[in-house]
Amino acid sequence: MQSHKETLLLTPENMGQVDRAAAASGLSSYGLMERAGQAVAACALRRFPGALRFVILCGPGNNGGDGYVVARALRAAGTEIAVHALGEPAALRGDAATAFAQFTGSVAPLADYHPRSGDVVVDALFGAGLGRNLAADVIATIEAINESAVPVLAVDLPSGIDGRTGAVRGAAFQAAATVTFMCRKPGHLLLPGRMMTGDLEIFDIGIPERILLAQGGKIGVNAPAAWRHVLPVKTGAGHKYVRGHLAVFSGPATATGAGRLSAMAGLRAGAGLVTLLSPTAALSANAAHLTAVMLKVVNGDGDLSALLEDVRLKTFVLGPGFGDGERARRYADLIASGERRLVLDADGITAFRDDPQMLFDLFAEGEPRLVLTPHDGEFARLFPDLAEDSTLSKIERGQKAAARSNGVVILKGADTVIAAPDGRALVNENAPPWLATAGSGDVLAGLVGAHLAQGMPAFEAAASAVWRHGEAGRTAGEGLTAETLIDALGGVDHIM
Ligand SMILES: NC(=O)C1=CN([C@@H]2O[C@H](COP(=O)(O)OP(=O)(O)OC[C@H]3O[C@@H](n4cnc5c(N)ncnc54)[C@H](OP(=O)(O)O)[C@@H]3O)[C@@H](O)[C@H]2O)[C@@H](O)CC1
Ligand SMILES: Nc1ncnc2c1ncn2[C@@H]1O[C@H](COP(=O)(O)OP(=O)(O)O)[C@@H](O)[C@H]1O
Ligand SMILES: [K+]
Repeated sequence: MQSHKETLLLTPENMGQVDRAAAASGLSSYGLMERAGQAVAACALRRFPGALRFVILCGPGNNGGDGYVVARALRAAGTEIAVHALGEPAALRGDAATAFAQFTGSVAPLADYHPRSGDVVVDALFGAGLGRNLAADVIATIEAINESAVPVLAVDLPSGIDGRTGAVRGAAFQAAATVTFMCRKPGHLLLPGRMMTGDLEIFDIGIPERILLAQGGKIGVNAPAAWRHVLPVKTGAGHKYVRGHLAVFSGPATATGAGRLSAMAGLRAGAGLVTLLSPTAALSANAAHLTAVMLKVVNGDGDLSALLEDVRLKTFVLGPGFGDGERARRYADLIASGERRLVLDADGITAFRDDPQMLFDLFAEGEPRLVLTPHDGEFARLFPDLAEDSTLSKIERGQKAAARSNGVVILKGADTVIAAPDGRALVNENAPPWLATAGSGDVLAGLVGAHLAQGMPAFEAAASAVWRHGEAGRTAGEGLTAETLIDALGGVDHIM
């Protein structure tokens, strides 16, 4: 995965390692805190020129230390300030103690702060070090401020958001804006953290990129830089078989729409040929709606086995509208033993709910050839233990599921995570809320299939499909349908 600090995500644990590596390389850790605090103060002045008073809430660790630097800088800028601390400032240690000593102003207890009109709160209670749920008195303060009209500028993360998971630890500030340092953290992208962060500013406090990359690199933001290098090259000499042949299974006569959406999306997304594999009973319904997508009758294992003799047919989408779990399991088995690649979606995923291991065994060997596209409900059918484990972040759930299945997992939602068996994971951020509409998931399955059919490795095929799906959703605009989403696919290619 190609990473740089714009798309890198560092967990609080990684950030701690970065801290230590920066100190070991001779960087002054107090210097980093000073620059962090100065950046937040500058942001406060720029964003809230009309503030009557800045109220800096300082916690017991280095996030609080940043807060004392902010307070000193805002006072030096001539603004009115008030500082309220959680715990005894005398108990501060290390750089935070230094920042407090340099501040030299008066500090009141956190509980004494009552929001008043004209205030802007600078939240420096907790950042990367929040390790457990907040106490009741802190929760009460946060809730009172959230309920007031006082805007909050958060330092690093809105206090209460777990930087590793994005979870709310009891309560969290609803920030108008957040200033973080060097690169983003999972909690800024994963829900609900993303909703609490407000506008995010990333400030470079001077930690060399090589140190950041050395501690991170496996997880990032889903952006073209992560997969652009393996996008299929479009050449004038391209033959349609060079662009791959994608096969999509149709559902029964009563449920043909979903498979057709996948097939049409696959063609629009650049597969050279797309064939819809339809039972005889659904043939006329499918034929009535298709032109460029080809149709072939597949009524059972015999038909599929015969089809698999065509070595050019390497990629399949199974699941949208499929219905029949027993048949889905047999088809997946035939595709797996034929060394083909499979996008397993919707009913195809549900087909393995009673024996997920059967699916994982089919694709256990070699490079990942399986792409799973579950939403949360489908995920829980294949990975019930991971779904229930509330200590895991969505990224970690995806990573563990990918490792267990030797497949690429697209765990869908507003914060879709794409994960590979080797631990790489990307968090998607470009999906507009109106993408959650009937048939949108079918379109995504077809997109992934098209990218696989064109020869992209499974992880990059999946990640680029999710990104393209999001961009097309934005292009199609509010009120999109699965059909307008497909039409919009072509319009986003030039920016990939
Ligand atoms: N990384 C970098 O390069 C740079 C990082 N910088 C800044 O450092 C911040 C990270 O600092 P940090 O590690 O000291 O953590 P922080 O968020 O202040 O909290 C730790 C304190 O909170 C306490 N505590 C935890 N949970 C609690 C709870 N529920 N309720 C009550 N207490 C709780 C915990 O206590 P303990 O668990 O030890 O008992 C400890 O005292 C980071 O976010 C950024 O702002 C910048 O200066 C620039 C350079
Ligand atoms: N709140 C949201 N914001 C943005 N995208 C979303 C949201 N909720 C769902 N999505 C996306 O919409 C698609 C819905 O897929 P799925 O749940 O399979 O729906 P369907 O069954 O209608 O095809 C997925 O790509 C998912 O990531
Ligand atoms: K904070």
